[in-house]
Amino acid sequence: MPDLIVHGGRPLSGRITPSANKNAVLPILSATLLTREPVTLRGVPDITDVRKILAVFRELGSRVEGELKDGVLRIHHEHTNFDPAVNKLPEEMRSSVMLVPPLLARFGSARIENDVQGCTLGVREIDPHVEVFEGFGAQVERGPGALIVHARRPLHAHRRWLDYASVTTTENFVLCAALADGESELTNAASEPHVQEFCEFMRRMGAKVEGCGTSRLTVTGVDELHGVDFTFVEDFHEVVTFLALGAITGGNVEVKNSAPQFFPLLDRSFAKMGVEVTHEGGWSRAFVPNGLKVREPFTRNMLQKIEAAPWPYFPVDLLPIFIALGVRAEGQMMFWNKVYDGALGWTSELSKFGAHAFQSDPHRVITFGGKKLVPAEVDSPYIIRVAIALLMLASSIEGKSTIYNGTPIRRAHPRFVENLVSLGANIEWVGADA
Ligand SMILES: CC(=O)N[C@H]1[C@@H](OP(=O)(O)OP(=O)(O)OC[C@H]2O[C@@H](n3ccc(=O)[nH]c3=O)[C@H](O)[C@@H]2O)O[C@H](CO)[C@@H](O)[C@@H]1O
Ligand SMILES: C=C(OP(=O)(O)O)C(=O)O
Repeated sequence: MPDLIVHGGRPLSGRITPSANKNAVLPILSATLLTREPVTLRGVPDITDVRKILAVFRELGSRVEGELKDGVLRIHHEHTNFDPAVNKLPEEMRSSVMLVPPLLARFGSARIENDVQGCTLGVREIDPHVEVFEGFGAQVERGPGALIVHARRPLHAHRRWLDYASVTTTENFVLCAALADGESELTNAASEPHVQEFCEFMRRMGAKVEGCGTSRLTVTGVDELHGVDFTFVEDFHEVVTFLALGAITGGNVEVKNSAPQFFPLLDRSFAKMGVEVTHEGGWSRAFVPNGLKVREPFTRNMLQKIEAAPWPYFPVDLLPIFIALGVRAEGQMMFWNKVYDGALGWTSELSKFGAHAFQSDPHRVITFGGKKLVPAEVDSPYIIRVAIALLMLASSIEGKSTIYNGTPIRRAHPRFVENLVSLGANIEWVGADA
């Protein structure tokens, strides 16, 4: 696996136009399978998860025209065919499970591969998905290497109250309901910006979806969906990541951002560590006027904290980025991952930089920041934003650091290293497939 070599200590400054949000692009790519008409997508990122889905489309006989380097794809699932005994779906990516509803709608069968875990964040459940498919009338059974799903068409409308506001389960519910026979309703639906972007795409294809962005979705099934020309918006994860990279290196990065309405809690979370963020004229900027410093709470016997949970809480995928800032900011800060039970083990790696981070239980880490840090050789787990957090720290420390196994970054961020180099970073991929 390729590694990243970083010669850190340079302030990163300049302007960046972020790419689209992987977690919007992948359900939308799955949704294209629901129509036989051509779909044009603009701003598609050249990331490994997208390449895997496009490879499956081609294998199934769909036409994919255009180059990922230009970001414009024309996808036509007219002569598409699927046989669960022959065709495998992508592995090592969570979104693979969102190919199930359109395959059921088109062919009456689908697969859930054994490894659809994605980032290694702890247990990532499949049962909520299976229960949704069963609710719409599907049968699910274990086969060799995969769960096999069958259903009569059309799917039956379904009402469900989720245990938990799960992102991909919500998207799967909408994908099933769009062509089902009647009105379906989902309570405790997820409402992340990428879920809203996905719902908007479904509406543009002709799906009747109400309640986007709230915890209750109503979907009235239609007979067919049609083609659409759709442009992705900027990924809020990428906006935050580049702002944080500017802040941690003492630079000044401006990031294009046409959706600042999603940022109030993110801005306050930055402010807890001395980073001021502004949004003006479609651009976001981060300043560190008095150095990175944790703001002390007024409450006694309490630590300043960031609590990650389903939207509209602080987004769990961004926690590692803020842990990196916490390591740099003078003072103590608690980071609370309320979603995953195995997403914080990597923080022990931080001690190689000379940092002090204490994992108090599977869900909480406390950083004792502001210590003198040294360059280091660190291992990244298979977690996209952790590879980035390690890279952020390496970029902020003078000298040569190595991040082994940095490839998870390529699952979500196209041209990431090129973007950093354009901001003044000295960083390169090395090793096999660099
Ligand atoms: C492709 C994609 O969009 N991936 C995102 C999606 O993953 P994904 O949709 O897989 O995440 P979910 O929201 O389903 O699940 C997150 C966690 O909640 C737990 N859970 C889930 C359902 C349930 O009924 N009960 C329960 O306890 C799971 O065990 C899991 O640990 O949302 C996550 C949470 O924002 C993000 O980290 C991922 O980047
Ligand atoms: C955890 C992530 O993705 P996935 O669910 O695809 O592993 C992520 O995007 O940070």
